[in-house]
Amino acid sequence: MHIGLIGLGKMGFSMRERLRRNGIDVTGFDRNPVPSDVMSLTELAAVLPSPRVVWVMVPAGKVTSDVVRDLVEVLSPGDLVIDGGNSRYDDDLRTADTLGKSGIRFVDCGVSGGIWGQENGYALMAGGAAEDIDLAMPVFDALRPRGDRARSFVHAGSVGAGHYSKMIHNGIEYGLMQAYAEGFELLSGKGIIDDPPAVMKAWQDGTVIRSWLLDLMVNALDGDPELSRIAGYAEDSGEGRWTVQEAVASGIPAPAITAALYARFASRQEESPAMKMVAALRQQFGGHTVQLPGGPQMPAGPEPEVVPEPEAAAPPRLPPAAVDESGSPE
Ligand SMILES: O=C(O)[C@H](O)[C@@H](O)[C@H](O)[C@H](O)COP(=O)(O)O
Repeated sequence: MHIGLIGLGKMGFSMRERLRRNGIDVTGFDRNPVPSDVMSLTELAAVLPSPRVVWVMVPAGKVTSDVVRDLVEVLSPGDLVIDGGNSRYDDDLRTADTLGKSGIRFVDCGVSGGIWGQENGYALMAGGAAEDIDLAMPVFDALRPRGDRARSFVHAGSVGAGHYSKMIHNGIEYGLMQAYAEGFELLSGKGIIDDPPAVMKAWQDGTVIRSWLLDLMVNALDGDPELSRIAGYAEDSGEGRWTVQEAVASGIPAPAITAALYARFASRQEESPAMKMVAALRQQFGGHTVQLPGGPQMPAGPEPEVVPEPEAAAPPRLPPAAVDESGSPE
């Protein structure tokens, strides 16, 4: 099988390597001519056999929609485009519509595995029509880890289902990472633990919480046990936010994922305007001490102004309670 691959960045480049190693002929195109095999989309379309299969691996949003728009110009009815980037699932419906108007087929595919995928294989979550999934199956099989297909590939549903699955996968990723990270801080914050990284290392086999993320934590702590070379600042690429937005839209409680997302936002603030206000309000109502920015404690705020109690008003006169024959009020 011979396919086109658009986008030869960190992910696309290593996917091309894995595909070639597993018997798929790949012609790659990137805006950067250095890793490209051809110099234009027209050239790419010219070398691919019919029906053409083109895997798009570029950043979600405008870059993806620009590539799709350009592909409409060079592809033919019956060709298949696969979006393997991290697109939002509702963008897939628009992409399918744009391509469908020219008779071009579309599959969306969430890809997980990061920079380790080239060696370990990528887990794939695809959405689209069954015949389009079948056409691309040799590509999916070359990308995923060897072994039982059902453990690393799913045809999750119609167009959009692949990226919806990947979005929820990433929401879970946020929650898991946050839980491990908080556990590490708690282990490190108590003098009773001699070697917190050693505790995490000992959780790798046999425990209920063993996982690949835990293995990666142990890797990160090897040689930098206090993570002293990394700032406590974490970006997000969108899928965690989309997961939380979906939770709100569906009325499904997702407190762990939401808290993990907010922890990333907080990580980017050197000073928290909201917490400054909390401290100011404590000082206002309780005369509690506050801290100077980055400095020592300030004494309690000014004595609160004493507001005299208003004179108690006379209670309103009420009519006498009606009394029934038993003598009890009604
Ligand atoms: O499954 C994966 O391989 C990862 O999820 C991958 O897709 C990527 O590392 C995330 O997109 C990072 O997402 P954030 O930037 O939102 O943390």
